[in-house]
Amino acid sequence: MERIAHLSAVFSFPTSKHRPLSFSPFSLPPISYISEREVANKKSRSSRTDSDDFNIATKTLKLNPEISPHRAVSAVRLMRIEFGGAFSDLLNEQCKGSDDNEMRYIERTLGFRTRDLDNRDRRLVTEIVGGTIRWKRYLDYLILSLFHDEKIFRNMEPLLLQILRIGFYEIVHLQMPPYAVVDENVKLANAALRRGAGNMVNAVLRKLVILKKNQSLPTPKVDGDERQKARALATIHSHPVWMVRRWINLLGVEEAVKLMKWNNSEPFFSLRANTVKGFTRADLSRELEILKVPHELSRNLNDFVRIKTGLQVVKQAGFLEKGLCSVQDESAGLVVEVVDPKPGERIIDCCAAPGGKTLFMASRLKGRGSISAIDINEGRLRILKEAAELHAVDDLITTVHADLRLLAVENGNMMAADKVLLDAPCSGLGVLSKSRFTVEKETGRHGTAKQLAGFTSRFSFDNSLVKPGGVLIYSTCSIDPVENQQRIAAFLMRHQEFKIDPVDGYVPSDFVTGDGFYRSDPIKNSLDGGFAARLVRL
Ligand SMILES: C[S@@+](CC[C@H](N)C(=O)[O-])C[C@H]1O[C@@H](n2cnc3c(N)ncnc32)[C@H](O)[C@@H]1O
Repeated sequence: MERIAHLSAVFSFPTSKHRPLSFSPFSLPPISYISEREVANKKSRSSRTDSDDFNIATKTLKLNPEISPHRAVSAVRLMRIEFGGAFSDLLNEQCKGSDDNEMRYIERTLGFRTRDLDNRDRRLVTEIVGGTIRWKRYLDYLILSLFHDEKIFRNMEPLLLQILRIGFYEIVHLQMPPYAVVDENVKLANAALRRGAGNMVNAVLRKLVILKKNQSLPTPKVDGDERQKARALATIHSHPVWMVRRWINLLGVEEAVKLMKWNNSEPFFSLRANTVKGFTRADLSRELEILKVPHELSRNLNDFVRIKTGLQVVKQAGFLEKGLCSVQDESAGLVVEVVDPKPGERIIDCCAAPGGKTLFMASRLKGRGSISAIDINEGRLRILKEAAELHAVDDLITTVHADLRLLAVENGNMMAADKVLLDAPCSGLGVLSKSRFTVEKETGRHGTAKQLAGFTSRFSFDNSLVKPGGVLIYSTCSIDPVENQQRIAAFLMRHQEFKIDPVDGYVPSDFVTGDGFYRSDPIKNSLDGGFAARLVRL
């Protein structure tokens, strides 16, 4: 701890009035100090238009060949995710690592251009952005412990903080040569911010390297009352405190820790072969062998294979682009098994976009039947429509841009369906190994639970969407009973015209709960968490 105290003295920055004239690595500039270049940029920006910005970005910004492009892209992308609400998975999917728009945004933010990303860079961006989001709470704890003064940490410029998080993540979690990591992040801070920022990054990261080498990284002690213990575990395993407390209550400490470890592990991905295009799982497996992507056949679903690494290789080989397969977790595939679509059936998919389950259900209709894919989000619905064309199932799917709650209440012109899938928007507590940052705040989760309550009750008010004898399937990608079993219980209390149809026989017995629901458990089944109930209308 002595070393840390020493650093805290180093990082108690003088005000700009007392700013030293020259900086050594241990005499650092004030964090709020803005370079002349930035001041000039700010002034001229006030009278510039977007298209001016575009021209400046594309024409006048200089190439900086010394900066590693994957770090530059990762830093700005992390900043966008944290402050702009962009989704890391969507950025990866849609921008394939960096499309023109994103690159322009990155260049404008940094004030220079980097060389183009190659495949290795793209893989590194995915790894660094995903890992930094996953480990953010723990990384911030480490950074803060080196600063000591919380105010400096809290007031740090967003880009500087992302550069530090990246450096900390690379040093603590990736097996990369530490001093190369330090140098690269220093260069980035110098170029994107100012020399003093690079000095600070240099000093902090070097300190971290020494602590790591001496195996003396600070770790919070798990002791005190329940709340304090939960706080410590939340930091060590980098999860929100409210979530840790909830899981300890639900599962006990041991299982809660296992769950957090699962969430922090490199996620598995599953691919579903699109048999509609005559591309079978055997074809997919053969192609993966040629590409040298290690994989295994799913034990739970006929069309699925699992891969741990090599998703980028699969993307580059064009299989996704050609609609020959799609990325879909088995836990989502199993929900479709619970729906059990049959040729000729009419299905309503209530919260359909971006359409993973819609496409799989359509493939099961064998060219006969129909699916109305409803979603409130027009952009996501457009993605669904394009994917349906790509997968050659567009003739079976009609997209409906609507708020389900209103549509259900005013359901005048929709025919009652054989099956209705309500894949409700939820906290996503089952899929944290893949998308952590959506649930950082407890308020978001409570909001969701509340929304769900309204959602299912309003929906069920006009139950004519489900024809008598038809089936309503309620599903979530959450493992929280509040969003699952409790919703079903509340629904059945109000709607005695529905009864539970146990999912035995639809999914392997491993996934069937005592109440007859489908539940996938990240620890037990090594899949994303998920839930589904089959409710038959009498
Ligand atoms: C869990 S996601 C659905 C995932 C989708 N079923 C799949 O498998 O790809 C929930 C969806 O519900 C949609 N949604 C949220 N509120 C809605 C509403 N009031 N009416 C219709 N759709 C809604 C969201 O836009 C989101 O696309």
